[in-house]
Amino acid sequence: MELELRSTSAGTYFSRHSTREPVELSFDNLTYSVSQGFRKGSKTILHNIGGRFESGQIIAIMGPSGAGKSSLLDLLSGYRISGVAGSVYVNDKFRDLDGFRRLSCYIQQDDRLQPLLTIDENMWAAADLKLPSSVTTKEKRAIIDEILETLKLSGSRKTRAGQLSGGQKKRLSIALELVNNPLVMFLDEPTTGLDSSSCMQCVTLLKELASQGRTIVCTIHQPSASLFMKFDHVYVLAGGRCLYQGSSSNLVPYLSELSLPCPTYHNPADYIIELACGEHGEDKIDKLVDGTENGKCYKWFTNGEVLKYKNNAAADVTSMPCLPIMKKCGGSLQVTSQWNQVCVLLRRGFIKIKRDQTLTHMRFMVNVLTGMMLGSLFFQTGNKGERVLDNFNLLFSILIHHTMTTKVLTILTFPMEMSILNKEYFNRWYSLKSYYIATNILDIPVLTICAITFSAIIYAMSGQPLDWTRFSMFTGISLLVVYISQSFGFMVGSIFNVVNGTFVGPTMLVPMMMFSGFGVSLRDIPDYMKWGTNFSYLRYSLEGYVAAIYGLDRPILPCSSYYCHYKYPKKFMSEVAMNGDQFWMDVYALLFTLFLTRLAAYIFFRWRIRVMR
Ligand SMILES: Nc1ncnc2c1ncn2[C@@H]1O[C@H](COP(=O)(O)OP(=O)(O)OP(=O)(O)O)[C@@H](O)[C@H]1O
Repeated sequence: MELELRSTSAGTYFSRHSTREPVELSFDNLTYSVSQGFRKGSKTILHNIGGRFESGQIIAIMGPSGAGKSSLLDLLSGYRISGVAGSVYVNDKFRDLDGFRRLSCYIQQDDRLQPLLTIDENMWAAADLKLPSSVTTKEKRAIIDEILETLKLSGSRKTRAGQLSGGQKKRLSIALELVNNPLVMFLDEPTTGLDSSSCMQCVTLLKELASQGRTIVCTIHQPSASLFMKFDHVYVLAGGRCLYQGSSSNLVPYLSELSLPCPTYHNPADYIIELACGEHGEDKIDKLVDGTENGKCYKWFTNGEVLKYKNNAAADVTSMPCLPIMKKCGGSLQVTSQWNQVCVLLRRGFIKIKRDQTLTHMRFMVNVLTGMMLGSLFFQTGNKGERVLDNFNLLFSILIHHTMTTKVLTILTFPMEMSILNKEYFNRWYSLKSYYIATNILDIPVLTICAITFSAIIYAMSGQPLDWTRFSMFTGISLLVVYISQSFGFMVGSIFNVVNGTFVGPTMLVPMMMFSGFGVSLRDIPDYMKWGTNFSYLRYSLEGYVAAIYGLDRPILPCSSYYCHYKYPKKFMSEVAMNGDQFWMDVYALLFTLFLTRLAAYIFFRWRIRVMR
């Protein structure tokens, strides 16, 4: 571990400093374009900008709304990689993205925290995922204590993240990323939503972190004069072009040199934003862009003369050897093993399930109540020869219940996790594979308990044959249906947002129902459409249910009417073209569907994460 823990008579204080080489970030001819849609061409957001961010400094990227601040941060952090042209250098060498990601972190504007976990639990999850296994529990505790102390969060350690104030959430977001001591920190609007005192506290803290050798780059809208002067370096953007880059104290002389003097008693930060908005004329923007050579001029840096020399030297970067930190390290981007990542994610997930009692209880109660309602409606239909068709309807209703409750819930909850996942994955907490494995495992206990409870209630109330073998077959099929429905939920949730997903999910069910053998029997489906039955998991599930209830040579059913058309179970099965002997074939088909859908969901999930970048 490249960190040092020190203690003084004044107590423990934030003193983790790195022995690694500080990072200077520079970029040249950076252009960023996005596609506007099919046949609509592309839009250029950043236009050939250059710049240089020194280590040990806190740097503000400023500009009016829509100037391209967040886009520039996305590019420099490596979060966005498509549509990008130009070069980014780290210590004057071409940036190797994987190497750079190992040194940096990106804290997005919205606080993507686990709301049900306390500060302490959030910090422990981060420490267990981001620190190598060689760091002992005692060392991790010391690191967490030190960070929380420094960020003034120690007093709220047991408070859940969802109940923290805006400022505390912001500090917790920073604290989580400080765990592995990054050399470069990117923060998108860390002061948005904070009052002026919290803004000042936040920027002072970042300045302190920068003074320890880190490079801290953040976007900011329109700082007050005092806040503005806290920044060591300022980079002003307008319409994707650079209007100024240099020290905050040099902004006023720069404006004077361009004959655009900042009025007396005017906040220079406000004045440059007014100029950037074109309030003093559009021609002034071009003048400012020329004045700073669109970010290629280093004259207004505190150490401008030194940099002039460096800038010339950097022209021949390609011939230089890579620095050790920039070499491709290969292997995993995460520092802990996949096993550890899955264990930590499972631990965190189980705490969330335990805390989210409303949802867990609601899921259980929905199964109990629906089971009792359906059971009352179809009371003792299972052992009556005259109500075989009603019983068949009941079996189909059970399938729809399992499918809808599981699929819709997954479609609603899975996309909500995506933004947190995106942040944590980008900051190398865990791999996508670990996350997917943990997510798959996490819901199994609740799903299984709910499905078994529902099956027991409905089976007993609807008077199905009291035979353990049949009940096990019935419950087995129910479990496979809920697991498959969850996979479909993952697939839809990976691709679509909540609104589109809640439309697409149930709509996808229609063809499955069409080919299930319910309504139109498997025999009566036209030949040219029979292929569809091979793809409907509802068909295999319904066949499995019919086999469990009417297969295994079930004897003639009691008949209390004058005539019971289906009192012979075999006759009923032949009528609906379902054969009781093929139960295991149905189980294999469902297992195969489960495997395929889980795999497809994983592929879609990876694709979605890539596309988001
Ligand atoms: N994927 C995209 N498709 C189309 N336009 C985009 C896309 N991403 C960004 N833009 C546009 O690029 C411009 C710059 O966006 P960006 O978010 O970088 O601005 P910003 O300076 O951070 O703004 P704000 O301060 O309001 O957050 C905006 O006009 C935005 O609409």
